[in-house]
Amino acid sequence: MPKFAANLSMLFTEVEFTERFALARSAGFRGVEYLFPYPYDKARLAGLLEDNGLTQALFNLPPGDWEAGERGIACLPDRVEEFRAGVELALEYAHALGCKQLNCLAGVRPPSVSEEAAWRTLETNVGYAAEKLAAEGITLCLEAINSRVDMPGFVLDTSGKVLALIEAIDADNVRLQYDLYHMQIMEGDLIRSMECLLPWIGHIQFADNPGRHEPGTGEINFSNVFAAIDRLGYKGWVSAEYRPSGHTEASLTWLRG
Ligand SMILES: O=C(O)[C@@H](O)C(=O)CO
Ligand SMILES: [Mg+2]
Repeated sequence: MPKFAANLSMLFTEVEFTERFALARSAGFRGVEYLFPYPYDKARLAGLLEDNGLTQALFNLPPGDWEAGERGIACLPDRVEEFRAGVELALEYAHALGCKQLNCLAGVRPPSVSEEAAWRTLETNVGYAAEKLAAEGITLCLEAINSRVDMPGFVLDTSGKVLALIEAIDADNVRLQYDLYHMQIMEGDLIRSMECLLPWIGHIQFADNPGRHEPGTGEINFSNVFAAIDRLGYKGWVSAEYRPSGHTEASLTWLRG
């Protein structure tokens, strides 16, 4: 059975954020992740992890103005200073939470920025962040997010693009965040692609497709996918990042089975 984590930005939203940690633990999770810790006090979050015997599996670098629709700033040439300040802030939280992996959202390229300029900026920013994180023993994940349904224009929308970036950066602590939901939409052939990509995968997330709900609501055969993850010898976190179709507790049959 893979090492499952709960994404608290999507699961247990029936209760207020700080109450979700205890529910995740009671449901059987040993790890949690969520989009951003920044609105909360570091010590409070660390206390919630400790009180509930949970590991912080991952969180994202600051994404720019999320509410306004920004989905990362790493590819934006006029936001490099803000990106660097975000790396510092994320590291402060990572220390406090004992978190060993951070995800860098590449962002959506505005029409005013050329593909080449966006890519160059992404390379510079990811290289910078990788070096800062390496000094602290932290891995930098790069998630490939589908640009067809959820994030049109997202710069890193295929595993191939993430791999090209990893190759260009050439640092041991940069890894692919393989989200089965996004990869099913963009590429399919999930088990075989995980087999090929395994050496570069640092973190896995999942939801069924279409709908981004729990396993069993769509087209992905999760029994086979989870068995393959075990068979491949992947030892990292596998995080439930889906919107429950009903109550969260009722959506967890995949965890019990
Ligand atoms: O897949 C996703 O949407 C997330 O992993 C994320 O971090 C950005 O929304
Ligand atoms: Mg994801």
